[in-house]
Amino acid sequence: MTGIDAVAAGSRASRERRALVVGGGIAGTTAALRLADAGVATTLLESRPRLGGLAFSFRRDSPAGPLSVDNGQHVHLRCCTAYTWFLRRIGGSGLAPLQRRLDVPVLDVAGVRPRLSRLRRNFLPVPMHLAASLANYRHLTPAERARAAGAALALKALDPADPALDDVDFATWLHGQGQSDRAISALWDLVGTATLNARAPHASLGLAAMVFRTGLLSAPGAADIGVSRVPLGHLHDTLAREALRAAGVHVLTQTRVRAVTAASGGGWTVSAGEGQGSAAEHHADAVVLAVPQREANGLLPEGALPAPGRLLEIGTAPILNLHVVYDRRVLRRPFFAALGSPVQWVFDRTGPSGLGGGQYLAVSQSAAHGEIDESVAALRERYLPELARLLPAARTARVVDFFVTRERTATFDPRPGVGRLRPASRTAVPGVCLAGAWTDTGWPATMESAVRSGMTAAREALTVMGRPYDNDPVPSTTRKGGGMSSADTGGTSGLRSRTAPQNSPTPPPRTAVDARTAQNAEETP
Ligand SMILES: Cc1cc2nc3c(=O)[nH]c(=O)nc-3n(C[C@H](O)[C@H](O)[C@H](O)COP(=O)(O)OP(=O)(O)OC[C@H]3O[C@@H](n4cnc5c(N)ncnc54)[C@H](O)[C@@H]3O)c2cc1C
Repeated sequence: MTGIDAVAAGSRASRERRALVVGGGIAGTTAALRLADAGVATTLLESRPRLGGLAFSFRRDSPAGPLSVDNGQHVHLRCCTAYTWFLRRIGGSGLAPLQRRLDVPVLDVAGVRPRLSRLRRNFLPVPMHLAASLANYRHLTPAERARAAGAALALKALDPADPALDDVDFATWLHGQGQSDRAISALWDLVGTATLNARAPHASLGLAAMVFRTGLLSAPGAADIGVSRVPLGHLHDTLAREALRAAGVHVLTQTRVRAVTAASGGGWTVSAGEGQGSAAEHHADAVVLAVPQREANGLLPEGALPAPGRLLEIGTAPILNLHVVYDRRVLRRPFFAALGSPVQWVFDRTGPSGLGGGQYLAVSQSAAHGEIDESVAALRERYLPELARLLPAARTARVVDFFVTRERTATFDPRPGVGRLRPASRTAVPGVCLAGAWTDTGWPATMESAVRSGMTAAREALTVMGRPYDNDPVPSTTRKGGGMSSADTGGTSGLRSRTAPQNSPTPPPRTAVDARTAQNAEETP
């Protein structure tokens, strides 16, 4: 055989390898891109008419005019190296820029007068990058600030992959480190609830350690916030589709997969849609199931997991978003977090939504178990006065539109013990792999976790198919059978909220005098 023949035979062999990816969220899109990039003929099957899964947009005919609405505010951090790779791979990196440096205004309205403080980093090495900010963080007493610094150092010493940490809740550990209830709510929960989608008493210490170590303590810039300037759907559907098409992936939307069975001649048969005929059947050497855990449980072939049904023990947690369009500008900053109010995080959505005039804010409420099923009227009655309390300019502004988006199963529930339930990508049946933010990536349920899971699943599928595999663009953090390296990650998930367009850094710090003279002498974002 000549060299040319060998190359031709090799490429024939690669064309003969076929993979099916079920689920067109970020995990499935990643897996499909990686498989196609490795020369495998890949088909992606998605039940909905669009790609993007839990991170999507829709159009709303608002009284304020047509709006592009994200189902929930999504941000990523500089340390989300896999999601950054994903953005680059789909041609969207310039569309979701990062802050020049972490800067989060935190407004406390519990007292007589509102108090604004900032969580921001400087350019010093870890942990000094946050020391000055913590020292000036007025929402804690000086003693609480000193104890918070001690707890941060203790957290840095933890190994998030240690299974023992998964049995402990974050609040118990924080109390053990001398943290007051006030410190937990004004500091640890401020970040933790948004990233984990659970408050400290309900969050696994292992996941919390992952978030804080990698996001805040791995590198000075790790927690710099990145946000899309365009609707999520433009990234995760439009651009993702273009990238998949260019890579040669065959994308079938509105195609619900019903069953995965072993094919008689080897490989796997995936039955999709309502039909029983051949049109609804697809054959492949490997299948990546990149669907939520409940669907995966229903689709996995028998014997795939040692304890069938265990996936159903992985709970889910809701996120609620309240969308308010005002007839004028009421918030000067791209975003802020609130204390002493039911409001958690508020984001300026005006730019990405395409709103013509006025200002569009999204109030992002994580771990919203108590409110997720409340009526729009009840939520409106509670939150509009709260926004007016937080933002003086909102008191005289007219509300042009108010609506709510509810994601009841936004993330997996990060409660203690969840680490044991999250499965590895590789199953006991060769050729069927799992992906999804809920699989054992070591990360909370985030876009970063989704991308990492997709990369891992593609690698497993390629290994089964005997295909060479390029190094992952980012090192794996899979714990089961892999050993998580915290060094590589640099990162936690995004806050599950959105910052405003970030092509420019957040506004320069205002002086105390600025703050006091602004807007009726109240401290306001
Ligand atoms: C409101 C909200 C806010 C969030 N905020 C953030 C944030 O700020 N930062 C962050 O990093 N993350 C955030 N997240 C989490 C992030 O969106 C998810 O972790 C991530 O998108 C999950 O991607 P995935 O591909 O693993 O799963 P999914 O997005 O659930 O994708 C699974 C796909 O499988 C499809 N599917 C299911 N069953 C079948 C079937 N039988 N056949 C074919 N297809 C099927 C589904 O339609 C879906 O498209 C947020 C999530 C929500 C809901």
